[in-house]
Amino acid sequence: MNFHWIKTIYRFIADQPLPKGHLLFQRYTIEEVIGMGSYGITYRATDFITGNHVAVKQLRRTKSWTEEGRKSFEKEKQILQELSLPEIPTIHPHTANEKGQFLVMDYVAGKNFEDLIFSEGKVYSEQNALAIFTQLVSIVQKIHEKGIIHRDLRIPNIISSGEKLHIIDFGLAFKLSDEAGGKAAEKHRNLMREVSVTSDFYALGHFLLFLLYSGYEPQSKKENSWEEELSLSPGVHQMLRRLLQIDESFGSAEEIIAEIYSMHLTKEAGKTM
Ligand SMILES: Nc1ncnc2c1ncn2[C@@H]1O[C@H](COP(=O)(O)OP(=O)(O)OP(=O)(O)O)[C@@H](O)[C@H]1O
Repeated sequence: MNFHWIKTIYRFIADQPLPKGHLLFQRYTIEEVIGMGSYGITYRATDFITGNHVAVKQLRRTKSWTEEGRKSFEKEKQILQELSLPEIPTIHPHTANEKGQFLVMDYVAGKNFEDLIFSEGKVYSEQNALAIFTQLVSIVQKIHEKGIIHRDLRIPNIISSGEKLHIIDFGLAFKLSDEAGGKAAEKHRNLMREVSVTSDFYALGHFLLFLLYSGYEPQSKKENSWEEELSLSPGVHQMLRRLLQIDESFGSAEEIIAEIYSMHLTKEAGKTM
């Protein structure tokens, strides 16, 4: 057996998830694994003191041996502590024991937009999409006001629980105070990403496109651009061009909300004419 195989097997054993029923910190009973990412293993567990579900993210043991792994986990913890917003899972104080490093947070019950669109076939009208999008932008505004950029605002990371939205997974998030001026390129988890609020706006543009495409039925096999495929109102079309940085980007989340508001006013004025 060569060295590569020995290493692979060793890693596989080291990164084995905690078994169902394991009692963590004498308080949280592991129920099931809900995600195995490159950095962490996420579980749904029950807090026996409150009876509520919690999400427990464990840093993979193989990652805890690297400084980069430990730092990135620590950063995610700090960011969650600093955010403290109703739309972001609250973090619990327990963080490490002999089994490894953990982030214990409130479990957000609900469905993420990837499942809603692709598994449940949910279709959003432009009006619905815009209402959800506005709610999301106002959460992002609060996050940015606290000097944090999420950098991973993808559909699986946005959870809809009833009427409310929640944002999860701050594994790639960045604190603007860590870098003077806020515009930087950071080597993080082996990716070079520009760090500025506009990277979140770009992701928000894609989020909105996913909602708007939910009702799209292709007329031909040929793929066209979103501008050709979707019939959007001029205001939404223009806003998407700015979010996707085809036209000049928005400077702040507040500006995006103002744009949506002015679109709404124009529409209302159109009705009364
Ligand atoms: N607070 C939470 N409440 C409910 N579900 C959660 C919560 N946090 C994470 N999850 C779910 O756990 C799974 C994995 O979570 P997460 O996105 O944080 O890790 P990942 O991206 O898979 O891993 P990594 O960041 O290490 O690559 C996802 O299915 C996500 O929906």
